[in-house]
Amino acid sequence: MTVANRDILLKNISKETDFPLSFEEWEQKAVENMLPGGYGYASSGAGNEETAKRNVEAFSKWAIVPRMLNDVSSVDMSISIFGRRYRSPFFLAPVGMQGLAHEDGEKATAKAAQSMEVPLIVSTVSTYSLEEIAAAAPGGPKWFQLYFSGCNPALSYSMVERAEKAGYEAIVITVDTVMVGWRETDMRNQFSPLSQGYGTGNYIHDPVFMDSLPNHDQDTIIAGILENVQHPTLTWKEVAEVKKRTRLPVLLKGILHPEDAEMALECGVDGIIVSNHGGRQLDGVIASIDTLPAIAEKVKGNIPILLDSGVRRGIDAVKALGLGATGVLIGRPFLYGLAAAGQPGVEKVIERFIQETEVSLALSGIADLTQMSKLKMVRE
Ligand SMILES: Cc1cc2nc3c(=O)[nH]c(=O)nc-3n(C[C@H](O)[C@H](O)[C@H](O)COP(=O)(O)O)c2cc1C
Ligand SMILES: CCCCCCC(=O)C(=O)O
Repeated sequence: MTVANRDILLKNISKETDFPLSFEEWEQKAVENMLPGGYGYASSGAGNEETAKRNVEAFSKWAIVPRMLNDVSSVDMSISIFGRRYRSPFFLAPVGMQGLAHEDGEKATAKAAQSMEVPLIVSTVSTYSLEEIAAAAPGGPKWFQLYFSGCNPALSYSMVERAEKAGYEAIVITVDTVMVGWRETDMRNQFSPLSQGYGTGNYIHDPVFMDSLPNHDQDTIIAGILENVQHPTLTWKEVAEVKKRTRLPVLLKGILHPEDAEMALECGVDGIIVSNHGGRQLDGVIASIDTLPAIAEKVKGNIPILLDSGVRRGIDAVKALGLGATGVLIGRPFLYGLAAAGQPGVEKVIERFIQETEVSLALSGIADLTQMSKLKMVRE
């Protein structure tokens, strides 16, 4: 859509009775379509859910001071990152075990990401193997998210190698999950995403991971996954080692402190993702959007900064871009689209984000993303 084609957009929207508009409406569809334990796992935050709530509230506390009298008849919201140009600043966040939301899981998400030309970040703990996901959408841009295994580093290095071979274009190391957060909703529901699944009785089927286990009874698989995801001894040493072993750009996901951003630069990483894991890890931490300005000040444009946690609509993305992000990731919004309607649901969620962002940029007086610094951003 171009901004000038708004009437066509509105006509189409009025015909789409089946597709929700707002995050809350998509979430309602997910409630209807997911098992209660699976929905609880996806929607909840850690602890008292302070951070999960703060993520959303913080966006509403930031206000844009827009610019006028700039020609915005055509808005170019493309970004360039690691030598590749993308049509929009949106990425699909790594979300594990998407079989919880839809039988086709990451394969459906990958197809949607490909058709919408949005990069997909595939989780280590995906329902389908990284090769199966790549094969489902061979032309779509894909990055691989790594949970670095403390007990089996060779498994992690082999995943990086496999990702490279399968056509993934960057490695994202998640650094905020040295152990899984304190998740009371799952405890209350007695729910583990690791122990239920479609058909085979488990949500994760990576063949190399499965081969690394001594046997395939349920307890061994669950213990194996947890040992490989949680890594309390993870340090900059492992990050440097991954950097050495791959020719792909390496990003760190879960950076919140400006000094960690500075250390990431010193370590030679190629990008950072400012994230508190959607409030699922350490409760009580700062909202990503609130720490972004200080991080952007340290990074000084040397490497791309992406942001996630609490992005619920296009205007949130505009605020993140206005505060120094190169791009934004969405997590739960696309997962709910997947739960609501599979591949078309994810496509529609992405389309809504792109369209609202385009309109919001135009109304802010921004014709392309190089102009973002013209905006003034104010925190209530
Ligand atoms: C169900 C679920 C599973 C997730 N799995 C992963 C994962 O495997 N790896 C990871 O780095 N982050 C994971 N995340 C965190 C997301 O990548 C992202 O940081 C978060 O969802 C962003 O917040 P939002 O949901 O408010 O958009 C997961 C999030 C959810 C909701
Ligand atoms: C209970 C295992 C959790 C695996 C990690 C997936 C994840 O990152 C999440 O937020 O959940």
